[in-house]
Amino acid sequence: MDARVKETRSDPAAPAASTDAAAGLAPRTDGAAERVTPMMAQFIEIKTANPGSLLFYRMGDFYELFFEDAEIASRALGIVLTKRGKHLGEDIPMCGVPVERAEEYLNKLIACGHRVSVCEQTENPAEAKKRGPKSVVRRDVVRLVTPGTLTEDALLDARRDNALAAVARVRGSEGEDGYLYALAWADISTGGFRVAETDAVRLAADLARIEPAELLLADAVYEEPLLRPIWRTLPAVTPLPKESFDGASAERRLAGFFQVATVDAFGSFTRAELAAAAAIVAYIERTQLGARPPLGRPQRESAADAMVIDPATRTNLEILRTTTGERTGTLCAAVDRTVTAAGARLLARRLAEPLTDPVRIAARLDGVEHLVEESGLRTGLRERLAGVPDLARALSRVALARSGPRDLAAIGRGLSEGGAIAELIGASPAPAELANAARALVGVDPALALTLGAALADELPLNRRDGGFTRAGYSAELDATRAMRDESRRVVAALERRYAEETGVKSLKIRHNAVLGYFVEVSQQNADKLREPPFDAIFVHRQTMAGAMRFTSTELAELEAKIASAGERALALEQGIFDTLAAAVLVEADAIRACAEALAVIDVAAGFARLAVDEGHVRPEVDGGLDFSITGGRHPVVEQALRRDGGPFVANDCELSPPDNARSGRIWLVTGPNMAGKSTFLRQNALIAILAQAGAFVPARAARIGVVDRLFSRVGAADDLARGRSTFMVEMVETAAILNQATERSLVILDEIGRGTATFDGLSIAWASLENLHEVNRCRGLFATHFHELTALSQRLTRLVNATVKVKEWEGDVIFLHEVVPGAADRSYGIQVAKLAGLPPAVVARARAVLTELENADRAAPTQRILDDLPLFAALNRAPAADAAPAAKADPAAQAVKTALEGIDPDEMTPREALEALYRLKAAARG
Ligand SMILES: Nc1ncnc2c1ncn2[C@@H]1O[C@H](COP(=O)(O)OP(=O)(O)OP(=O)(O)O)[C@@H](O)[C@H]1O
Repeated sequence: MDARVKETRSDPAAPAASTDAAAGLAPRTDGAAERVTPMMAQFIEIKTANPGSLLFYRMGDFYELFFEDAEIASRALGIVLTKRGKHLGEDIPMCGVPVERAEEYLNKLIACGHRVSVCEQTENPAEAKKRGPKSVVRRDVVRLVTPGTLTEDALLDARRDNALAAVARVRGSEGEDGYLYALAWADISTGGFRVAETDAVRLAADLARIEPAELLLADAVYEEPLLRPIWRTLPAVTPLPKESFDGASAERRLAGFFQVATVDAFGSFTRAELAAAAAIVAYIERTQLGARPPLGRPQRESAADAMVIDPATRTNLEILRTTTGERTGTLCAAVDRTVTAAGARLLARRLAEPLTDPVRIAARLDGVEHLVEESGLRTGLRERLAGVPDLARALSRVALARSGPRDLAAIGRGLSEGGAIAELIGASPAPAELANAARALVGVDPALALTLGAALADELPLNRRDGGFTRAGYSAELDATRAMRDESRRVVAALERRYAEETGVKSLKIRHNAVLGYFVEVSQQNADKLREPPFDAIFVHRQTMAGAMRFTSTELAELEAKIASAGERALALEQGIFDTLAAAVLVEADAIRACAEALAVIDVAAGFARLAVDEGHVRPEVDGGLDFSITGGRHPVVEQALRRDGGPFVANDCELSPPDNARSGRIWLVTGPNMAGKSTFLRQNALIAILAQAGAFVPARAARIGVVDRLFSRVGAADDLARGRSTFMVEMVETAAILNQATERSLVILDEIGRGTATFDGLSIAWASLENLHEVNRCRGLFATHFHELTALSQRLTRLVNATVKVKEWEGDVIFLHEVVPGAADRSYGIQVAKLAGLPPAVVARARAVLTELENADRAAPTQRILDDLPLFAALNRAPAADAAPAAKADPAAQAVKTALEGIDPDEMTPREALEALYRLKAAARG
């Protein structure tokens, strides 16, 4: 497979997985080939067939790595690099990891962005010997481990999804301009599989929402210069040859994977969506070597279903991760009261993609409200849920033949707990969200949980190969075989006693090791006795040790054979039992997955309810209007942090609803001193919108929100040196994105835009941006600034409202009240804050003197002049406002567009015709 992992985010010095380790190793056909040992020849053959990954080559109890793989792995894992033999006259570098600790090492390698081919012995040495004394044990790659295809708990974060995503791009058909894009993403550890259309503009936002552990794309898309900056933000990107995204075979591939005749039954997909989904299943087949995870059928998502939150906004609002990449201090951490890993994953997903449909939002809120009111039910559910294992991930391992007895037990326990939870919910009438979940919990054949409970012992080994996991009494045949094995062990003990008595050697012991099997051991002093008549007829000397001598006897050998065969037989019976149980689980795979999802839904609802009770959150009203009215809102993260420090959080109102007779919402211009709480206020309102649309209660006394379609949040930016942009450049790129994309339905939070450049440049940009938001975007917004000159704009912009954060001055110091009130701040109190921060007194005094001088040179004058002289925002001419200036008459292109528009009746068009008309209009506009 021509796949490369691009290590982009973590350590840039970390090597990409070895792509060419096999290059210099290809078996040579000249005389040198004879010098290659048979084992090395096998290694080279397997390595050549699996390029682009490190090869874990199984040798007994170790996975060995050779050549460049060994060098890469020893560096990444901090393990010793040694040598083993020679290849074409050169030492072969080698390092190894013990099999029982392989997961730990795999974890490290995957985290560094490597891929690993796991090559196992597929026969035992005895079988190999049968083929000839020099035969090498057969080996084969059984799995390709990549960041997006993990299933082991040790390799996964229990509380995060692990998505494998693919971006497909297809050329638009005739009449369509340019390319069409689609995304597909699946989590093979839980079975979720979704597809959605996207485009080059929203791709970054979609990927930021999905946060794929690994992204697949075609080589050509990978090389696309405009998109490359997006790939650089992802932990692992795997470019594939374009055939992997071949549209023609996509349907066939999907139908084959899901074992259906046609994919029509899954719903209608675009060509790009099919290509992306097919690339995912093809990659899963390649990496899992044919094993099939319990993937659900692809669910189509519409772009309009979720609030669009671009990557910068996500970072800025610290939804799932803080700006420094941690979980502590995020919105997610502050509102997470879930008690199961699957619940935590669903919570993160819901916060990452808040809904836009008021009906679906209300359904989630109904569930939370029910559990807020029914405290007994809430507590009961949470107690039960706490004991529920991770059903989805256990199921996935069973399907991939990677499971152990504990996975089967987890499924059994999860199902029976699920039944109990369904009963709790069903005891009283419940809203649809919970009632549906309860139904899914009882959708699995109850016999399965009973069988698993009856078959599996209480104490379970990790590995099925160890045996000993079957409960006594489950299989009569197994019980009989085990009894025989255990009886024989008692016979050994009896034989030891008898030999000791007969020989008179009291210290005689019967022991066991892997080389000799069972043997009689006596000290050197007693050894002669056993070598003389009559005992020499019974005991056969096998080994002389430092202080002891070892013997066998016919009787012991016979006993040993009996024990071994009973043991082997018991083990074989248990393997059969395991396979039968696993097969029974897989018959119910779809129902088990639905059950796992239902448990997560209940956990999230109960967690939100608990949060609402603990933190005093209220149910928000979410509808299709344009209101945004928060009474007594709080910042969920800052409030909790302040409480830990013993301080109260000051609640604040925010009213961005359209004023009387206006069709668009308001923008608040928030001024106030440094440290007063402007940023906190701005962010808390964005977070309240996210929580409300995710289906949670919100930290406020009351909240009414007309659904937000896009959320933008920007802070006067930080440097993005990795991408070679200055602070100011980042700020402007992000501001441009907002001004180009925000709609009436959007919520825009701008914090100190324009601070990254000279005062007047910054002020001018902030001024013009604010006018644009008000007149063109007409969105709801919060705009915090230290440019007090901007407050004058409220005289002209009817929906712009000045607000300020109150402070009190006391003996030259400033006291922060954190209260947001109508009006404008007159000063920034920057010097007082600097003093609080410990700037040397001389510097503070000098700053005061300079400030006085500056304030004497009046800065207000130019503002008034601009207001008086500058015509109201020029963009008005383009704005959809009722009083917009007529389009320039002389422009022939405009005329052509106008004519074309007149010929269009939107009510009569299909979406496809509308899109085509749009392209025609674009072409007409270009003249
Ligand atoms: N509503 C509030 N109630 C109590 N404390 C608050 C409140 N809002 C903010 N604070 C406290 O004030 C600190 C400063 O808040 P914030 O960063 O929002 O100020 P700011 O006005 O944006 O400052 P700057 O202009 O310097 O960026 C916060 O860390 C928090 O501890």
